[in-house]
Amino acid sequence: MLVLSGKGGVGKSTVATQLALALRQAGRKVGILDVDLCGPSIPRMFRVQDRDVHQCDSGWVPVFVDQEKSISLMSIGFLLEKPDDAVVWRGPKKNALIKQFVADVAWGDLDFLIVDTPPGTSDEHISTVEALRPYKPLGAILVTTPQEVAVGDVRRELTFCKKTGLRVLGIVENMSGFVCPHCSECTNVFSKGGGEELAKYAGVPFLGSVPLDPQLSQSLEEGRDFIQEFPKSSAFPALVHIAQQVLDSASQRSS
Ligand SMILES: Nc1ncnc2c1ncn2[C@@H]1O[C@H](COP(=O)(O)OP(=O)(O)OP(=O)(O)O)[C@@H](O)[C@H]1O
Ligand code: SF4
Repeated sequence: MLVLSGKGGVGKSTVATQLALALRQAGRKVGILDVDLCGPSIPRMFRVQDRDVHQCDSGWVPVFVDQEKSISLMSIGFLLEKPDDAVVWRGPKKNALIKQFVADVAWGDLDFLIVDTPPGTSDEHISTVEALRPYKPLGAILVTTPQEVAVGDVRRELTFCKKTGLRVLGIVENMSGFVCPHCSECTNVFSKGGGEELAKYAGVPFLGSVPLDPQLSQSLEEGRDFIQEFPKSSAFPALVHIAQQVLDSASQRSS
């Protein structure tokens, strides 16, 4: 399953990490492949940026987030000397690495592989879809913020999915309002509803609105398990609902 967005910074990696945590809580084994080669953020969000990957007979061993090995990660961030080193590569080199990431990582027996992509539709996206094709990916989740400009960029992602034959699992509207922790009043910091309108217009499912939630950003900053630790916070129900819809799509496909 791919997580895509037209614009940077709308919360793709956030949705990818929280989806992994919610699927783990539902008893699933999840891998996250970070193909954002120029700005990998997954290792940092799990606070494992200092770990190294090593080779075994069946390829690279991913980094496990927990002792139970229920969330495994692969990212270029683990291969760089310093986590903040920049990757300045041309398309063919990026494509080769993505192919290796899909085929040469000892992922083991996963229920879901979530792929966190860079923004837009670049070489990385095409290589990822090509490399995953033999594994018949479940589809793509498109993340947007409510503003018109971000929603507009998602239209290009929809076209990309159509052209590459990737099923759209649905659209997530992130940073959709701020729920006051004191009086629970929701303030629409940006506009609201753009993601839902686009989903209706495009005839794809709307997976939900995730509000701006300081406990969520703090958990990401500190590498904590938001889904386990903050079930009463404002973003929790939306994130769990998104994971449930992914589980439903997977079980519909296998039945
Ligand atoms: N719903 C939310 N509530 C609070 N903070 C959020 C929320 N969604 C994302 N953030 C914060 O916004 C920042 C950007 O999110 P994130 O890195 O997930 O975006 P991205 O689309 O993956 O960015 P990039 O294009 O750089 O890959 C992060 O610091 C994250 O903690
Ligand atoms: S939303 Fe309610 S509690 Fe929060 S700052 Fe405004 S008035 Fe105060």
